[in-house]
Amino acid sequence: MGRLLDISQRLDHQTAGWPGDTPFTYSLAWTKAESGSVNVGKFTMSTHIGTHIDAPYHFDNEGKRVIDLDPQLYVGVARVIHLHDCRTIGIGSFAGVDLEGVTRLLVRTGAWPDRSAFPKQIPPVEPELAAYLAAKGVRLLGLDLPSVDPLDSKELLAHHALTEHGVHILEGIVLDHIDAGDYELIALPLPLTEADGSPVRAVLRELT
Ligand SMILES: Nc1ccccc1C(=O)C[C@H](N)C(=O)O
Ligand SMILES: [Zn+2]
Ligand SMILES: [Zn+2]
Repeated sequence: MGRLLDISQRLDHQTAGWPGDTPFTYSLAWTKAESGSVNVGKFTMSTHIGTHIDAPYHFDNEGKRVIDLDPQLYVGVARVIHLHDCRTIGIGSFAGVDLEGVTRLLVRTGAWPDRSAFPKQIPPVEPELAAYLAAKGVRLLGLDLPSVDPLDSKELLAHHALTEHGVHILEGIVLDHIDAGDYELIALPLPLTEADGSPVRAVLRELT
């Protein structure tokens, strides 16, 4: 068994969330002194902070909730590729990149270098990429960015296009320390019945 490499953001009060959205907070609902036996915590957070998956319900009232998503999508062989200095993530970005047989594609852009602050700008996914990836067999796209669309987008064209083509979305992974290549990805959502998204603990296992 290969080593496990953590590609998750830590969740604490410093985690940079979407401006205006619910930040991550953790506190004790009961201290050990109060309960006489145990510390019992509670946390509040947006479903879209840190390393997380989007369910289609996030941007489509009729869309699937987290519980409806196939766990198999989030466990299995994934290919990490590096795109440097990209303005957008489009079909052209993958010229010369072999995506044949790739089900899970993780893209390292390096475009969110200071994760203690929410980025001002990110390279968005071009909606046309969705059909291209789907034709290659890609079913999960993961990015080291907080969104697949421009940060000020209201239409969320890339979210919709990816979903229409059966490509699921993993956001906010950390790939700074990950070489290009194939790994086993494990990034399971929580069994949230109603939710529009879920935090995940995303790890890569080295394939030996
Ligand atoms: N939390 C938000 C608050 C306002 C507007 C958008 C968001 C998002 O979460 C969008 C992003 N594409 C996301 O899926 O994480
Ligand atoms: Zn999200
Ligand atoms: Zn999203």
